[in-house]
Amino acid sequence: MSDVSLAKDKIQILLLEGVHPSAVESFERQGYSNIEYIKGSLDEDQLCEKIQQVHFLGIRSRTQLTAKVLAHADKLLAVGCFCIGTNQVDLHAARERGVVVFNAPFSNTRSVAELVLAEIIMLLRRIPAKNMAAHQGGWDKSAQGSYEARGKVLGIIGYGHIGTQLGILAEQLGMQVRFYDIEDKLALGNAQAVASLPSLLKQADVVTLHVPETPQTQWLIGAKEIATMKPSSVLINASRGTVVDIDALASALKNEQLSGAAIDVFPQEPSSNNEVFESPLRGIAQCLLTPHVGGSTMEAQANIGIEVAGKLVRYSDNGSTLSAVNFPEVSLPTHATSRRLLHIHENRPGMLTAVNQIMADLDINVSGQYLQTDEKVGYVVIDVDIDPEAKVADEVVQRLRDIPGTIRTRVLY
Ligand SMILES: NC(=O)c1ccc[n+]([C@@H]2O[C@H](COP(=O)([O-])OP(=O)(O)OC[C@H]3O[C@@H](n4cnc5c(N)ncnc54)[C@H](O)[C@@H]3O)[C@@H](O)[C@H]2O)c1
Ligand SMILES: O=C(O)[C@H](O)COP(=O)(O)O
Repeated sequence: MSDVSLAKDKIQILLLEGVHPSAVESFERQGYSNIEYIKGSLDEDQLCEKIQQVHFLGIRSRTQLTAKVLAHADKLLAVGCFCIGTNQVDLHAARERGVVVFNAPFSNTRSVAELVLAEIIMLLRRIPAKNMAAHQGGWDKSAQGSYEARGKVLGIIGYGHIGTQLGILAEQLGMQVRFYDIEDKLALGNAQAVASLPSLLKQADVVTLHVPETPQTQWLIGAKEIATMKPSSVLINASRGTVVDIDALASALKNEQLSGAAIDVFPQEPSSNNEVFESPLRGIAQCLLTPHVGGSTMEAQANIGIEVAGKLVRYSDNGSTLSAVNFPEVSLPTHATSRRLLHIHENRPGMLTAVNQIMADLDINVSGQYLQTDEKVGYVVIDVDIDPEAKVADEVVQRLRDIPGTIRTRVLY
């Protein structure tokens, strides 16, 4: 794998899926000018071709960064997911190639919580069905099946950044908040943890999903789980499309086993706004369908642009991997009076000794050293006392590169 120590204008950045222009502005403010901006996503073949020249890649939830794509990414140093989810990236394959992956873990969480809050009220009042009827010339003025949110039980599955915020907002409406999470979580406000998923499903008037896509959350809600929910209850999914069995949900809604649903994410989503959206949920009156826009507000997108571009710039300029999702996290001071060497390697015994032996052999004084490892990868950062104006000797870089198990070496200028 090639080693990179380039001037900023030689560093190629590719931004896909129309990430907010605030990202471009952030890169440019920091001196990065070689930026390609594409509004849509690329398919696997296009990505395999395009990624070969790219040092930093920015994507959102649609771009699938598979092991095959990453195998073509010889120059790639880091990926920024300009969203929360990172399930679209093969994180292990990236790590093994020394590619650091960042995301924006909370910039759009308030937007999702607000949308879900609105959907709770809409569903409990049966507004989707009334809205559809009115558009077709109907006039369904009736209180039948319509309820206030006040006093109802909100069951949150996944009590993380979004689930907790939603819980706080829902309590302001007078809802009783219960949650189920696989981790022990601090209950905020008057929320109460529930010990099992079936128990939460049984007692909730509104069930809302805020879990990541993992093997454990795949098809978490299917026919069996829906059957345990109250017939008057509603289901909301703004997490990932693979969490709910859509066929089972469609049939439950048609059979009035549930009172309604609001779904923002789907097992198959159109790859662009020009593609037709297909789903068994289409046409079901009491089902609110939104095109994966839970986090799509101007505020969230602008903040995500700044946040993720900032993380990529810090990694590029300074080597910091703080808040990386697939990599040992190293937080670093600036290196104004020294040169900085980055060495990414397989985590095996003797690596640090080998690195330090090179410094001793070449009589280079080390002014700072930082090391973090995980079970697979080690990341060592070495600040060396070389005049910041001088070039690091090629011999140092070559010898670091020759250490068996080295994945990548970089010099920061
Ligand atoms: N619709 C959208 O536009 C949109 C926007 C943002 C995030 N999301 C999705 O929402 C998800 C949640 O976001 P977040 O910021 O709250 O994440 P988070 O990581 O802060 O919280 C997720 C919670 O789910 C829990 N969890 C994991 N597996 C579980 C399981 N099997 N059962 C119960 N709980 C489980 C975790 O312990 C954690 O507390 C994201 O992973 C993303 O996929 C969607
Ligand atoms: O993971 C996320 O943050 C959401 O799913 C939003 O993804 P998007 O930026 O592709 O809309």
